[in-house]
Amino acid sequence: MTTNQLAIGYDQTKVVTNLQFELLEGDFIALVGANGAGKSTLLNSLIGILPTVSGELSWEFDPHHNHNPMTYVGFSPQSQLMDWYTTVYDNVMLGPLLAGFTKKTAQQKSEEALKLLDIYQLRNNPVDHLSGGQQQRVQIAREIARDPDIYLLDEPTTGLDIETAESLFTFLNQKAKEGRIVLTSSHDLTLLDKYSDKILFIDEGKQQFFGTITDFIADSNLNLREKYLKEREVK
Ligand SMILES: Nc1ncnc2c1ncn2[C@@H]1O[C@H](COP(=O)(O)OP(=O)(O)OP(=O)(O)O)[C@@H](O)[C@H]1O
Repeated sequence: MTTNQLAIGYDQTKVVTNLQFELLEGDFIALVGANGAGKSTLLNSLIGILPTVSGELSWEFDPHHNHNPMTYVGFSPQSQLMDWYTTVYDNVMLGPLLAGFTKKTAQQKSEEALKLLDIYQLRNNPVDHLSGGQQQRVQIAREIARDPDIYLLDEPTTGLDIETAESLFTFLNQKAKEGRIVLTSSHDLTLLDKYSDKILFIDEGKQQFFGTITDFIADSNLNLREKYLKEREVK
């Protein structure tokens, strides 16, 4: 996926301009910015929920890839989108079933995802009886069970305990190493610093940086958190 002078927002109100970045196989990109910077707006625009305002956004898929297009992208928005009248297990199964996997494969992928997010023991519970953090896990598990090529995750670690957040990011890091693409927003810079390799930093209505985390912090000895705070002060 590439963007060229992309601007995103609502109707004609631009929230972020100057977006110039790409998503390549193997990328694990941290989407970073303060509250209200436009991270959710960007993810919603990339997936097509929101129309873009101006500039270019283009996706390129391997034409020889014979997957159902539903498998390409696993998207977990910030607010929970789920089938409220069924169980944890049925919600997670929806991901791989809609992606076109057979029932047997879908069951296997769902069980793996339920275990990764540590909610296997809750599989028979109705989702509307769960806490917000548990619902967040169900939603991420559903997208992981879909086995997508691209993971677009909006604040996936909100509501997760540190152990589950570490397991999730270790898993995503491994997927990126296998050639998948991960773009995730989070306010947990320590976790992003540890697992992601590129940063897309948006602030003050603009893309401020896109590149490797190593390059981002190169001109100082500051860690990602310090460097991010320093950049914000300068603006
Ligand atoms: N539906 C909407 N209509 C108009 N403006 C909106 C809408 N949703 C969000 N905004 C505005 O767009 C801007 C970016 O919001 P967005 O939710 O993308 O930020 P964010 O970086 O994801 O923030 P956070 O870290 O708090 O989740 C904010 O100024 C917000 O008020």
